[in-house]
Amino acid sequence: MKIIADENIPLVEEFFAPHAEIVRLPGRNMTAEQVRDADALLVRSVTKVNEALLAGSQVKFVGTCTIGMDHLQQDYLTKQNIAFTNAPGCNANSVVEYVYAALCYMNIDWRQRTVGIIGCGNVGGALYRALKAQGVECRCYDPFLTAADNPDLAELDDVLQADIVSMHTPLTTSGPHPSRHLLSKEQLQLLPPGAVLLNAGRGPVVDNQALLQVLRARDDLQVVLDVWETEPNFSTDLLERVTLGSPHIAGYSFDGKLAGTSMIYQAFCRHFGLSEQISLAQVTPKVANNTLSAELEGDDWTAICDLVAQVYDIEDDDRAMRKLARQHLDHGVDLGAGFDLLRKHYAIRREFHNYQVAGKVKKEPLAKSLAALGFHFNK
Ligand SMILES: NC(=O)c1ccc[n+]([C@@H]2O[C@H](COP(=O)([O-])OP(=O)(O)OC[C@H]3O[C@@H](n4cnc5c(N)ncnc54)[C@H](O)[C@@H]3O)[C@@H](O)[C@H]2O)c1
Ligand SMILES: O=C(O)[C@H](O)[C@H](O)COP(=O)(O)O
Repeated sequence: MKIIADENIPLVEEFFAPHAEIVRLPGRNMTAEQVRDADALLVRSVTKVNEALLAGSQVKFVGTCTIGMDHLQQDYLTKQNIAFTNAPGCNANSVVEYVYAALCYMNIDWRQRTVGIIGCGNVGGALYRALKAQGVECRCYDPFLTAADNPDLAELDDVLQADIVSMHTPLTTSGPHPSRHLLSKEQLQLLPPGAVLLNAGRGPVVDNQALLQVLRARDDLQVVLDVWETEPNFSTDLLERVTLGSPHIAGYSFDGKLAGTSMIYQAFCRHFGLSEQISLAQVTPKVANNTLSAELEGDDWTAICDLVAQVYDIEDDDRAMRKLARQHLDHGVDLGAGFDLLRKHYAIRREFHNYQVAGKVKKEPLAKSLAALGFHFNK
């Protein structure tokens, strides 16, 4: 059996080599010629898996080691009887941790604010539950859910009135509620003074031209963008006006990436009737020096954000984006290629649940927040 796999999927050899010959390729430029004689295709979000890529090939299984599936031409795959699967929820924790890191960076204590969540599935739902566990008032917009799924559902316009709005929908262009440009100029203008908007879903869900216009006209908003409408290219003007910008890495925890590979491996084994030879636990390295210390007796907020910053310093990601934008503007460096390189060489980031907080946490509100964020600690 032959597998073609994106070169940026970790541990493909460890998982799949017992079952198949593996050829690694850059995902963004995969061609029909390269995949023609493959039985299975393992991709990330940068490969458009469509008729142009697959017509005439013998591919029978497509696995994307990502949550998002907007890069798969699903109707074509179904028509051709090509099995396909994603890795639902694999990096949901990572995205939630990105949101916390961004709020800490902006000095925003989410426990004192209302939070609007747009798209309440694996990622938005995890954020919602963690915030509710800390007593935060949430409003959620998700037209595919009912009050039985989520008692805090509200209309989009009401959700946009929250102090913090976090976007977690897939990118869709058809169906009853397409999400492309869900936030256009009209909706963006509804954000109240001092609001914070985060998009770590897909770039085109927020109309980036409209956002730029709104940010040119208003200086009372803080925006965090991990995803951009024209990736791998992005508007340097927009980057200049957002508070934090990053190269689509919210889901790039090492744990999330490994979980993605492992979930696709399991689906691959099921599809081809193979028995699994290796498990996620076997290949997940322990974090060396995983004890974190913070001033636990003082202000809760400082303690939480100290711990978050020790694990994930989001400012590094923002700095790298701004450096790339400067190199582009001053020296003509290719933005798209630079964006892809930042992602390819992303540092290893582990999720909060790998860390133990030193000392005893005696204060109840702090304990609640640390538990909600996933840290281990002694009471
Ligand atoms: N930035 C990143 O690194 C990163 C990482 C992971 C996922 N993502 C993106 O986030 C998206 C969401 O991930 P997930 O795991 O929560 O997916 P999910 O499928 O579990 O949940 C998505 C939710 O969005 C809702 N939804 C769909 N269309 C909507 C609309 N028009 N308005 C409001 N809600 C809508 C769905 O009903 C569902 O509940 C993914 O599809 C992916 O594109 C980005
Ligand atoms: O959909 C997802 O899972 C995320 O957006 C994922 O982190 C994308 O990463 P990529 O496939 O582009 O490397």
